[in-house]
Amino acid sequence: MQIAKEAVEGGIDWIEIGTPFIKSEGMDAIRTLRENFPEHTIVADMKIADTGSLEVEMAAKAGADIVMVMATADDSTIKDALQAAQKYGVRLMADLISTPKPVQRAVELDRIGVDIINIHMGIDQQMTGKTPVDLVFEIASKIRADIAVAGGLDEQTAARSVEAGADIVIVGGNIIHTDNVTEATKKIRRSVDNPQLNQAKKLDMDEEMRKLFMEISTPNISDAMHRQGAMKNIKPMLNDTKMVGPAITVQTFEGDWAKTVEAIDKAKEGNVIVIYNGSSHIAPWGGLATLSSLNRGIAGVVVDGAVRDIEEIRKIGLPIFATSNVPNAGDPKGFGEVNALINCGGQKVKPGDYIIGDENGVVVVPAERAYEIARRAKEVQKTEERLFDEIRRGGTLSEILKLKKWEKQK
Ligand SMILES: O=C([C@H](O)CO)[C@H](O)[C@H](O)COP(=O)(O)O
Repeated sequence: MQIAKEAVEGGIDWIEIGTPFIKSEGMDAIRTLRENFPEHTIVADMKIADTGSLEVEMAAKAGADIVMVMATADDSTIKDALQAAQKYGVRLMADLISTPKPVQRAVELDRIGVDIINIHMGIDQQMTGKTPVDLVFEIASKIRADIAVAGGLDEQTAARSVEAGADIVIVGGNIIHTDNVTEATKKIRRSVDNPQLNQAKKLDMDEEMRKLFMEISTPNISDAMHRQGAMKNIKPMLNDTKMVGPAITVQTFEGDWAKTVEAIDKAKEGNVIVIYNGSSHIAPWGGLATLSSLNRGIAGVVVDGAVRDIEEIRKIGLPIFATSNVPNAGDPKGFGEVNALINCGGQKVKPGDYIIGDENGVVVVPAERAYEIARRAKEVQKTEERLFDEIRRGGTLSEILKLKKWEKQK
């Protein structure tokens, strides 16, 4: 309710009641919003898959103006839902989420008489880099129904959708997961009203992922990975430190620093050198190796083992993480390997995996899931920002989370 009020102040036209909200609170979610926002169009994202007529009737009677059916539902469900929509004076919107042939299905639904086609990439799909925007232009030129678009839209993608032919722009996370909902809404509103003013350069997936990892914390990443990925007993050697980059790995043995130093020359700019050494008493890394790494543009170093020369490391300022610091140096014996699969802080690390370190510690994100995890961790961070805002306004954490209600029932 609070978020809806703030979004109305920011200039939204319609209020969509999302599927998780409807599943949690049932038709009362629609009734309550109808009562509190009598002038606003209410969209009930029922995601109807069957019993089209009954579910449209339920939502319409509770106060919805627009009811959402799955585009993948059988034609018999869609047609029945449409008849109920006409009977109860509401509009039917079909959601193309996960439709195998979205363009073809949009044309079919348009012919059946659905009022609005929603070109939608679901939240899980967005995390893998999928966006609904490219489909808008293609579908807009083929159908007469109104076109809605949804799926991770922000100022830029909302503007691009409008320019591509969208009539309705649905924005969730980039409004509701912000610490200033009114301001976030105003920004989207401005960009929908003046799409030509929002033509910022689109980052490629690698640039976007790096930017996200720089913005989020290792706790955000750990939450997004369901507590997988955090290295054990690895501590930052500097305060206020942040490290992000793909791994170059080094397997070496107690105090042998030959391969660790050779890795500096083999590393590419932006790499994080991740070392398994296995001794907490003899250091395979110190001040000279740190300066040499800084000069090569290396993003940081993680050692499952000891490091030394902490004062020099502090002066140089390169992020270094290790299990301990000691005075003893090892010797360059030459055992081990660069770019092997290693175990560091109890986590498997292969070359190219993303390594993120900050004052909380270090996490490893498998290369093949790095983009997805960066996106999911950003969502974790946004949700926390909203919670911080609600606590600042005076709520307690357990009240805001409705902790009692959501404890596991026996
Ligand atoms: O429909 C939605 C989702 O399936 C949950 O019901 C969202 O409202 C829609 O995706 C918009 O939210 P964002 O993708 O976070 O912008």
